Amino acid sequence: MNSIVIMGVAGCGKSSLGAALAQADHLTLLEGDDYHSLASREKMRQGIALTDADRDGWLATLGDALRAQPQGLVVTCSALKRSYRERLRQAAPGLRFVFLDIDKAQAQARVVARAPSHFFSTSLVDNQFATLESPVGEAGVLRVDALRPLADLQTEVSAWLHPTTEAL
Ligand SMILES: Nc1ncnc2c1ncn2[C@@H]1O[C@H](COP(=O)(O)OP(=O)(O)OP(=O)(O)O)[C@@H](O)[C@H]1O
Ligand SMILES: O=C(O)[C@H](O)[C@@H](O)[C@H](O)[C@H](O)CO
Repeated sequence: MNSIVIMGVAGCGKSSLGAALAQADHLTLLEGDDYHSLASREKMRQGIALTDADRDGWLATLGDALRAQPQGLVVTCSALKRSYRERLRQAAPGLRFVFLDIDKAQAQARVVARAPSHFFSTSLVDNQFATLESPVGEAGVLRVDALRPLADLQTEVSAWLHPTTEAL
């Protein structure tokens, strides 16, 4: 299969769905947050939003990882702007994206709830939504409702990735 990116704002559930999908479909998971520079992680910890320049090297690294694994990966990556997604598509033609769509209040609630154990500052949720350019309408994008139970989301995405003959 081609690689897939699980995308969306902080707290939408990228890590949770990425892990569930990788386990169910026996795929290798690449957790995008692990590839931010220390400086970028520190900025986010301090409530300073990342810029295009901050994300530049990060996207290059994720692109290299995609190129190195043509057999396919599950990547979690916010991929908030269309230009970021285009860079990843250049690295992996046919790349698909699952967009975990969530509203600001719900994302905020999730980020606040996990704040004690996570580097991401709760003050940055507004900026995530201000930065997000919806991928709906772009090729190879599945939008899902981030509020649905994780098991349902995994089933839906697995079915999208591996359509059965009957479903075609
Ligand atoms: N489908 C879901 N239903 C209910 N809660 C969920 C669901 N998916 C994730 N969560 C919870 O929401 C919080 C954020 O989830 P997760 O860390 O997977 O999001 P994320 O998009 O990877 O976040 P970030 O990129 O900001 O680290 C966690 O506490 C997680 O348990
Ligand atoms: O592009 C970005 O601003 C980042 O990737 C963020 O989205 C976070 O790293 C993530 O969601 C942390 O929780």
